[in-house]
Amino acid sequence: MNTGYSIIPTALPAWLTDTLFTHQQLMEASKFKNAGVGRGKQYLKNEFVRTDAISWITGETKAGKAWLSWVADLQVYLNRRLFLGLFSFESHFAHYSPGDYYKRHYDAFKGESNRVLSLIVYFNSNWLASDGGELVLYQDQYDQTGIKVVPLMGTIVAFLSEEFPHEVLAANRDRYSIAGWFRLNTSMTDRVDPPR
Ligand SMILES: O=C(O)CCC(=O)C(=O)O
Ligand SMILES: [Fe+2]
Repeated sequence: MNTGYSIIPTALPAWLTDTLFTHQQLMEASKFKNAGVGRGKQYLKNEFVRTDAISWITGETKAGKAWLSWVADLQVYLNRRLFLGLFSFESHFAHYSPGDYYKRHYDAFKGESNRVLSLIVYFNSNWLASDGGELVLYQDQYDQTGIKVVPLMGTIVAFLSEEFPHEVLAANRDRYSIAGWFRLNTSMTDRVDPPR
């Protein structure tokens, strides 16, 4: 990752991809049922910036545990190989309904947050170019072209949170993912976390 980012198709182990995908689908189905009307998910307040619905992963479920355990191994590996000093991790499932988006943003601002590395995985089969919904990763604040990432099942994207502005383009179909962030030790900074 000497470029500061990494995009790896079908990189998440298949069993873990299956476990997480199934879990997210069951969660969506049960929420839909319980909510009756509406999508019954946690909404983010700033609809101007993002419109997806999220659910934080706590590790209370089997799928959540499996994910956090895989991430913990990755964290050890990244710290050994890249000396990133990653200390903790937070993540959520995200569901972008057709038309949902997340406008261009940074996951962290220099000196204002302890989020260092963003990690995203996708759970969408047979994604077509016409489905839209790409992640666009920009090289820096001036880049207007970016690199488009198709949110295909098992693809992993990682990038330095303070370095790469990015956005999620609106899709024509449901788009499922997990987004997470490795953090530095909080005791090293008393800054307020970025808004969720
Ligand atoms: O789902 C994606 O491709 C990116 C999501 C994102 O940028 C975020 O949740 O901060
Ligand atoms: Fe982001």
